[in-house]
Amino acid sequence: MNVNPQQAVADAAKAGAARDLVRVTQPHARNEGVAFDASWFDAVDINLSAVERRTATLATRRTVKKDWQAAWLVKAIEAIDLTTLAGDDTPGRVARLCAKARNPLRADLVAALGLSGRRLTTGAVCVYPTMVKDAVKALDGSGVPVASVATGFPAGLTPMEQRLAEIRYAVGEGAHEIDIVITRAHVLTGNWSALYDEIAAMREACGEAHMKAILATGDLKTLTNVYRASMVAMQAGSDFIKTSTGMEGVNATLPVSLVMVRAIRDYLARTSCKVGFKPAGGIRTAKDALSWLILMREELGREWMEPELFRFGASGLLADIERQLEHFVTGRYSANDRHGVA
Ligand SMILES: O=C[C@H](O)COP(=O)(O)O
Repeated sequence: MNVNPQQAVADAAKAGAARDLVRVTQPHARNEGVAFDASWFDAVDINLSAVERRTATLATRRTVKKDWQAAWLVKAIEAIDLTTLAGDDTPGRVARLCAKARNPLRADLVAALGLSGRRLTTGAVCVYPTMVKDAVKALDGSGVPVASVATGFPAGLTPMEQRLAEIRYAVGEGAHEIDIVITRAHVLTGNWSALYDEIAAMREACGEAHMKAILATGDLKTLTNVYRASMVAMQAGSDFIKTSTGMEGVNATLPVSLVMVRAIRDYLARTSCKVGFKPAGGIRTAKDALSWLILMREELGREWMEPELFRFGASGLLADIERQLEHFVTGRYSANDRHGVA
């Protein structure tokens, strides 16, 4: 059977796929945190093989068919924190990244997907603190927030006063979101109250800027540690919990993500507070993006597919999504270098 891809998109929209393009998130309160309480996680012991079994079947339990895939990939674009965190970042590179964040898909693809006139941007741009001002300027009027890493990213091994000062600097430069890193040693030595105090102090330094806590899960040794660190980060007031810096030996994985979203679910049950999730590091393909979106939909529900509660931290994902959408529209793949910056 010959399928006209553009017609398929239009048909899918009529058939209801467009529902997946409609934002459903209601504005929700920030996570104010709660008092430290180790009893929320002390008894938790994560069964690695059960987690691996669950994540191995994720993509087979729910398949996202062609027309819907396009809609879901558009959702994925809206969730990307388009990132550059390199030692050779320049204002020019940041400006190019911001231009891509404003218009993440080529105009012909936007038109073919029936999305002309609809606001389509990435979730945010994520940069180092000294690049925040350039990003804020380049994104002026776009509504795309600027996220800054801080607190001695990626290792977090600088004195606490400097880490807090770095947050205040980035906020002062105009950052709307701050991605902090935790002291892994607090987790590895089981010093949960020290971890809580550190994150709570960072949350205070963020002021109105939303805070994402990077747990650097690849450094934390066990999934039980990942669960416990997630719960402490939420108790201390993190608005998002995030897997990785992108610099650890192992970055975002589905098993780690499952444990973190279950912690978010447990925190929600105890506090009625919705905390966001950001897998980051090594997420490069449209297929990966779909797997994570399925995880969010299955474990936390539709609202956690929106940028208010879900982001991908990724420097290279957008290029593959654009390529797959081009294939969807034209039936052909383009060379990767046609999708430059992202
Ligand atoms: O927070 C974002 C990560 O650093 C991005 O990692 P990536 O370059 O592997 O996509």
